[in-house]
Amino acid sequence: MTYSVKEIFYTLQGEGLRAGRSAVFCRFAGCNLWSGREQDRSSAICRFCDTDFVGTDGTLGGKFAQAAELAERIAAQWPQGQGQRYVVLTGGEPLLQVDAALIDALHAQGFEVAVETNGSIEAPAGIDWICVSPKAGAPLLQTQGQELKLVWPQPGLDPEQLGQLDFEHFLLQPMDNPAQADNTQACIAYCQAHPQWRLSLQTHKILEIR
Ligand SMILES: C[S@@+](CC[C@H](N)C(=O)[O-])C[C@H]1O[C@@H](n2cnc3c(N)ncnc32)[C@H](O)[C@@H]1O
Ligand SMILES: Nc1nc2[nH]cc(C(=O)O)c2c(=O)[nH]1
Ligand code: SF4
Ligand SMILES: [Mg+2]
Repeated sequence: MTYSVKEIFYTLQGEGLRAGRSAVFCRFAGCNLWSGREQDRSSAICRFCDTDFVGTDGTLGGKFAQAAELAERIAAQWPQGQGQRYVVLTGGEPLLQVDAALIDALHAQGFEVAVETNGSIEAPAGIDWICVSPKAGAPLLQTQGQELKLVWPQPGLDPEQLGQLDFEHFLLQPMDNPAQADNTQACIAYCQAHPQWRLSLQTHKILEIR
């Protein structure tokens, strides 16, 4: 398996239950719900994406022929001599590429492995923290995990129904678009009326870090 990686960077997890935790992000190129080209956005299944995942031209991006080679590049970003190694595999849609060989190689480097996925592809075994962010109009096949993080409001997706699924934590994340201020107020109101749900802010954007 050759892995196509847009970028690798060390930062703080900005979103979700583990916001604030140091992590290496590995962003895979490509997605099954949008080509990533602006001219295709209005006809894509997922139309609100905030991310450039096209190509392999970002920081430390490239093609990696072997899982061990990619895991070594990720491990090289961790501060020397420090534990609590944590990697977040994202994209694009990481589950188009993440396989057992890569998960094993990252575990061998001492990492806890998290994934950010749209849930339309079932996750391989062995991932330590699965964050599913469902997308209206796409199938939801990964219905179990640690966190379900719903970008909201999203016409066609109902938190009442998603709240029945087998996740440990349920979060609403305001959609970042021109209506973000209203979206945030709607998320706050929903969480307060339904305490099963908590608010997830994209804190890296507020902090102006990656
Ligand atoms: C760029 S996606 C990559 C991972 C995967 N494809 C997914 O959608 O979960 C990373 C996270 O950003 C969220 N996201 C993307 N665009 C967003 C936006 N405009 N506002 C808020 N969250 C957004 C996604 O829902 C997902 O939780
Ligand atoms: N700091 C930071 N946190 C994040 N959490 C999820 C991200 C993503 O794009 O998947 C992301 C990201 O791009 N940066
Ligand atoms: S599924 Fe994820 S990566 Fe793909 S277009 Fe939507 S938000 Fe972006
Ligand atoms: Mg992001």
